[in-house]
Amino acid sequence: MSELRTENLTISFGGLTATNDVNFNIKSGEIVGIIGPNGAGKTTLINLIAGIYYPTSGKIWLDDRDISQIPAHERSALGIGRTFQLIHPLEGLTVLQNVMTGFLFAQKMGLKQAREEARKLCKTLELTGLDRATGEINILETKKMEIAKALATNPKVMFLDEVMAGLNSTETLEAIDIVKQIATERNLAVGVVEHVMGVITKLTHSVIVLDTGRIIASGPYKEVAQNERVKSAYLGGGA
Ligand SMILES: Nc1ncnc2c1ncn2[C@@H]1O[C@H](COP(=O)(O)OP(=O)(O)OP(=O)(O)O)[C@@H](O)[C@H]1O
Repeated sequence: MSELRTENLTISFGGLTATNDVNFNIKSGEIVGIIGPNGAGKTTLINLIAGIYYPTSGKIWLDDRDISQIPAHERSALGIGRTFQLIHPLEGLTVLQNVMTGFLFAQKMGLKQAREEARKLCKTLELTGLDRATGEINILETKKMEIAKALATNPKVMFLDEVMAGLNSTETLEAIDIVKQIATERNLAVGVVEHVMGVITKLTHSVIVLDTGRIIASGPYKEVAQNERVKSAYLGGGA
C-alpha cells in the first residue's frame, strides 16, 4: 500500500504561481483525475511530483518519505512513474528497445532480463510487432508503448498526461480498459490528466479541479461537475 501526498505544494515562475498551495493525495488502487482549463497547472503538478521542477515551497511525500528535494531519477527509482504529454519515443530504437529502457535504467536489469521483461509487459498490453521502428507504429500502439515505458520503471504511483489524446472513440475505450486493468492488477496509484470528460467519468474514482494553480474543487467527477466555481472556471478558461 502506497500513498503519494502533496502538502501546500507551490511553484512560481517569476511572477506566475503555476501551482499554488496544492494539497492532494492518491493511494494504491485509486485513479484520480487532475482536470482544469488550459494553463491551470496540471502538467506543472506532475512535473513537480516527478522532480522535473523543485517546489518554491511545500512538500511531496511518498509514504513517510519527503521526496520534494531529491532528483528525478531517484524519485523514479522510488516508484514515481509518468508518461509525457508530448510523446518522445527514443527514435532509432525499436518499440521493444524503447520499453527496455525503463527496465535497464530504472530497475538496473541486465540486457537479457530487460528484453524478457519488456516482451512480457508488451504482451499484457497486447502490443505486438515489437521489432518495428517507433515511426512505423500507429497512435494506439504509440500510447501503449508510452504506458509500457512508464510501467517498466516499476512505479507505485503513475501519472498519465493526456494519454488518450488523438485516439478515436474505440481506441479510447480500449485504452481506458487497459489503464483500469493495470491499476487493479498492480495495485497502482494513478493520476490522470485528461481534457476529455467522458474519459474522466469512466476512468476515475475522484478528481481534483485546478484553476490558475489552485485546487477549486475535489471529489467524484459527477459531483464536481455540478459545482458553479468549476463551471465558471471552464467557461473563463475557454476549454
Ligand atoms: N517552465 C516554465 N516556465 C514558465 N512558466 C511555466 C513553465 N511551465 C509552466 N509554466 C506556466 O505555468 C502555467 C501552467 O502550465 P501547465 O502546462 O502546467 O498547464 P496545464 O494545466 O497542464 O495546461 P494544458 O491543459 O494547456 O496542458 C502556464 O501559465 C504555463 O505557461
